[in-house]
Amino acid sequence: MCDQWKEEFEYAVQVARAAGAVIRKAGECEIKVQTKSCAVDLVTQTDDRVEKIIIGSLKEQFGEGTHCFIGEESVSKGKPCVFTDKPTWIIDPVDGTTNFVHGFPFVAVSIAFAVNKKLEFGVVYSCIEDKMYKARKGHGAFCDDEQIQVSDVKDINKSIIISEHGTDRSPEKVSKIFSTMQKILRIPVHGLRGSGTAATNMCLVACGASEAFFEIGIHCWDIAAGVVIVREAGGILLDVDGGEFDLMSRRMVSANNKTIADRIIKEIEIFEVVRDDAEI
Ligand SMILES: Nc1ncnc2c1ncn2[C@@H]1O[C@H](CO)[C@@H](O)[C@H]1OP(=O)(O)O
Ligand SMILES: [Mg+2]
Repeated sequence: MCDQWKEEFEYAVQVARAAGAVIRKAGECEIKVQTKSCAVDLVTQTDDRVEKIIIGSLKEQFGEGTHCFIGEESVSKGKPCVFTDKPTWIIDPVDGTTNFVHGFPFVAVSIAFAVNKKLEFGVVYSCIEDKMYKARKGHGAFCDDEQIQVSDVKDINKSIIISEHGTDRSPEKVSKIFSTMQKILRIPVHGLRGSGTAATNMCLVACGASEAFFEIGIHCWDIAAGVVIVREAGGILLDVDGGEFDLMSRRMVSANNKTIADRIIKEIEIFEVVRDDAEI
């Protein structure tokens, strides 16, 4: 029982590594950029191609009938984002597409697996840095086979906090995001950071480089794998209002401990987003 999903986990690590190699190679050639929901929501042929490679390999290995798939590009093409009790793979083929387009060297492949809506494992391959982060429920979190754990800092004044500003540039949202960032800076914290990929940001919390990462607007595929990695590294997940974390809500605070999370949550100005599993 304790080795349940081990085979799926090890296969996911292999698939993520192979997908990362495709992304690295594609980054050496000319990248054709298109837009999705707005002028700054970028997508490339590589996002699409890598998602097809990942889902194709997983279907071939584990069968199409029993496993479900939620992939960023499939959903953006209209596939419903339904999270059921069935074994479900949650995939972001290229997390940090804007970074990829610009050659900004943080791009990750994110693959998570859930059963009965509970996340069982997560794999984040930061493919330009060539760092493989992985965690399986109850088995600890690892970066390149070395066990990782969150920072033990409890004093917010000694923390580095990560957030991102997302792709929605409506004045109301931008001002709430930056007002939150100003308030956090003024606590004061040691610094505010953002790598441009939510998956990598979560791994930075998991390995103790940052105390917390929060964001409103991220999608389930950006963070699902990172959630398991943060939890297995000893960290916690909460909603931005301090309530229970909900993978489909597009709201998340990940932190090394509750003291840091609660302090950040005090400053977050919440704005409305449409849930990932909302019926369209
Ligand atoms: N509307 C949105 N708001 C906030 N973050 C988003 C977003 N859409 C995607 N992201 C993700 O958040 C991080 C940057 O803010 C990236 O991980 C990016 O994923 P992507 O590169 O796969 O689109
Ligand atoms: Mg993403």
